Amino acid sequence: MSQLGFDFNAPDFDHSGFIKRLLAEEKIRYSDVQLAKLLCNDTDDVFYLVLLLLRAEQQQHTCLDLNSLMWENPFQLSVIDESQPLSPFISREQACDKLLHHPAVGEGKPLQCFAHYLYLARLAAYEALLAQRFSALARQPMLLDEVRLSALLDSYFPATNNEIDWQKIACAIAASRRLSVITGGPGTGKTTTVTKLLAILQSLYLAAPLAIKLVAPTGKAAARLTESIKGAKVKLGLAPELAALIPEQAQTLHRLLGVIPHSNKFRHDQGNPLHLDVLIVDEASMVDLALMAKLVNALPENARLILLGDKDQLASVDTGNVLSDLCETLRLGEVPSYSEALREQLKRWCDVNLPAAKTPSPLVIGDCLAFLQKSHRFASNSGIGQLALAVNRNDLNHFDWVWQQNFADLNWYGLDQTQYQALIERAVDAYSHYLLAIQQGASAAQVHALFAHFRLLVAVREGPYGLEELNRKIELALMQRGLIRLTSHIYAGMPVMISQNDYQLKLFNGDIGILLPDEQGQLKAVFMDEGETPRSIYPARLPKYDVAYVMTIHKSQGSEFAHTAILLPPLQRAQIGINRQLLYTGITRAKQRLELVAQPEVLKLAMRKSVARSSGLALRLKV
Ligand SMILES: Nc1ncnc2c1ncn2[C@@H]1O[C@H](COP(=O)(O)OP(=O)(O)OP(=O)(O)O)[C@@H](O)[C@H]1O
Repeated sequence: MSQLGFDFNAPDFDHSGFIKRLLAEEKIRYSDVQLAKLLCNDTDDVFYLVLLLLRAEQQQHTCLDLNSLMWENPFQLSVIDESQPLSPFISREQACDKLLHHPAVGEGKPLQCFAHYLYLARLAAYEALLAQRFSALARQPMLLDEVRLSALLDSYFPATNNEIDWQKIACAIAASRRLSVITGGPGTGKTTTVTKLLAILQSLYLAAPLAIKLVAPTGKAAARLTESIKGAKVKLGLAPELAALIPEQAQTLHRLLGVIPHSNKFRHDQGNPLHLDVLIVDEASMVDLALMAKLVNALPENARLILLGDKDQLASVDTGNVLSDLCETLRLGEVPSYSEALREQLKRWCDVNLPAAKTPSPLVIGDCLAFLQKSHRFASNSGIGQLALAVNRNDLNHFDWVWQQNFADLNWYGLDQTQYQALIERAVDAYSHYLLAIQQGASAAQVHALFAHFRLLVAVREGPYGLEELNRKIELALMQRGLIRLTSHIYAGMPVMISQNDYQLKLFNGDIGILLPDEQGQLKAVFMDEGETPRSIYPARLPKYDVAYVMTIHKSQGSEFAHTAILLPPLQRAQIGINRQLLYTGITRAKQRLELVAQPEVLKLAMRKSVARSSGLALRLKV
C-alpha cells in the first residue's frame, strides 16, 4: 500500500490508459501531453505534475500550488469504477522529491519551484520581477514637505464629523509613497480621491509640475476614467491654473506602453522607460500578471505608481490575480494593519488615531494599501449597493433582507420560459431608443451614448442562456418590431464588440462599435475610442467580433450601464463558471437600475463559491 492508501503507481501502472482517460474526460489536451513529453522523458511523477501545471495555467493560475493539490485525485476524475485509479502518484513526498531533483527544474530551466509552488519559467520570472519592483517601490523613501501636505489634506478633506475619513488617509498614503493601491467597491470615491490626490501633488510640486499619465486596461475603461476625472475636477471647483495641471485624457495601457505589431514586447521597457512622474492605473483588477510586470518594468526611476480598482471583482482574463494578491490582507469592516510609523504619520498629517494592528501586516507593501469602504454612489436606500454588499460578504440574511425591502432600483424575476421571453422583450424596448435615434439621423456620439444606457449581461457564451443565442433572439425580435432590417449578416444599428486585438487598426478586445451608414450610405463600424471623436472602419476589415446586445459579465468589466439586466442559467447548468466574483462584478456594473433573471438557488450558489487563483506573489512580498 502507498502512503496515499492506494497502490496506483505500481510498476505495472497503465500510463497510456490513464492518459487516455484524462484526454477523454477533457482534463488535459493532447498538446499538453506533447509538451510534457518534451520536458520529461519518462512518464513519471514529474510528467504528471507538468500536466497538472499546464491545466492550472489554462485556468489562469500563475502556478501549481502543491499544498492544495488533491493528491488522491489531482485531475478531479469522475469516479465511475472503483478499480480505476484516480491518481498516478504513490505519495506527495515522492512526487515533490522527484520534482526538486529533476533536470528540467531550477534556475534557468523550463520549470521552476518557489516554496510550494511549481511554475513555468516565464510566469515565475514575471512574478519575481513584479515582487522585486513592488518591494523596491514600497521601500524607496521620499522627501516630503509634511507641513504643507498636512495643510493641503485639511483643505481638500475638511473635517465633517467624528468618522475616520478613509479617502483622506488614502491621499496621505499615496502622496507620501512611490507605490499605493487604492481599492474599494463601486462609488466609494476612488476617482474623487485620486483627483484630490493629483491636486495635492501638483500643489506640492508647483515649481516643477509632475508629468501625470492616466491609464486603464481597455478603451472602455479609459473612456470612463476620462469622464470620471473630468466630472470630479468640476465638482472640486479647482482654481483654473491647478485644474490645468491635472490631465483628463486617459489611454489604454497598451497605447501607453507602445504596441509593437506581431510581438509580445512593448516599445517602452526597462531600457526605454516611460516619460512620466506619476502613473495612475484604473481598473487594476483587470490587469494580468504579464502586463503588470511589463508596465512596472517600464516605469522610470523615481516614478510613482498608483493602482486603483475593486479587489473583489473578477480577476484578469489572462493569468494572475495581481490586485487581489496585493490586497490579500484587507477585510471589509476592518482597519488595515498599518505599521506604527505610518500610524504616527497619519496622526500628524490627518489628525487621526488609528488603532494598533492586532498583527502587523505580513506584506512589504502593507503601508501602501488604502481601502475605501463607504459607498457615496449608493445611498442606504439603494438596492444595488445593498445587494452588492450582501453578495460580497456572502451574507444570506442580508441578501434575504434586501429582497424584502422592495427597493425601487432592483427587480428580481425568477427563471422560467415566460420570464425568459419577457426579458428579451424588455431588452428590445431598451435598445429601441438608440435604433430610433439612428433612424432620426442622430450623431455617432449620441447613438453610442444611448446604446451604452442598457446592457444584458450573461454568464456564458453557449446555449439558451448564453450570449450567442440571446443575441440572435434579440436581433429577431428587433426585426419583428421593424427596428432593424436583417437582410444580411450586417445591418445599420448592429452593435459589435471586438474579441481579438488588432494592433494595426488599434482595435482592442472589448471595444464597442456600431454599424452606421456614412454619407454615401455605406455601412461602417463606428468606434468612439477613448475620446469623443468617432472612428469609422469598413466591416470587412474588422477583427473577430461578437454582436453586442448581450455581453458576458467577464467582458463587461470596466464598463457601467445606467440600466443593467443579468440572466443566469438554471441550476443544472450553473455548476461551472458561476461564482461570487462573477455575480458581484455583474451587479456592480449597474448604476441606476438592476434586474436579475435567475433562480434563487443559483444566486445563493454563486455567493457561496468564491474563486481564488494560485499565485506566489503575496508570499514573495512577505516582509
Ligand atoms: N467624500 C464624498 N462625499 C460625498 N460624495 C462623494 C465623496 N466621494 C465621492 N463622492 C461622490 O460619489 C460618487 C462616486 O465617486 P467616484 O466616481 O469617485 O467613485 P469610484 O469609486 O471611482 O466609482 P467607480 O465605481 O465608478 O469606480 C461621485 O458622484 C462622487 O462625487
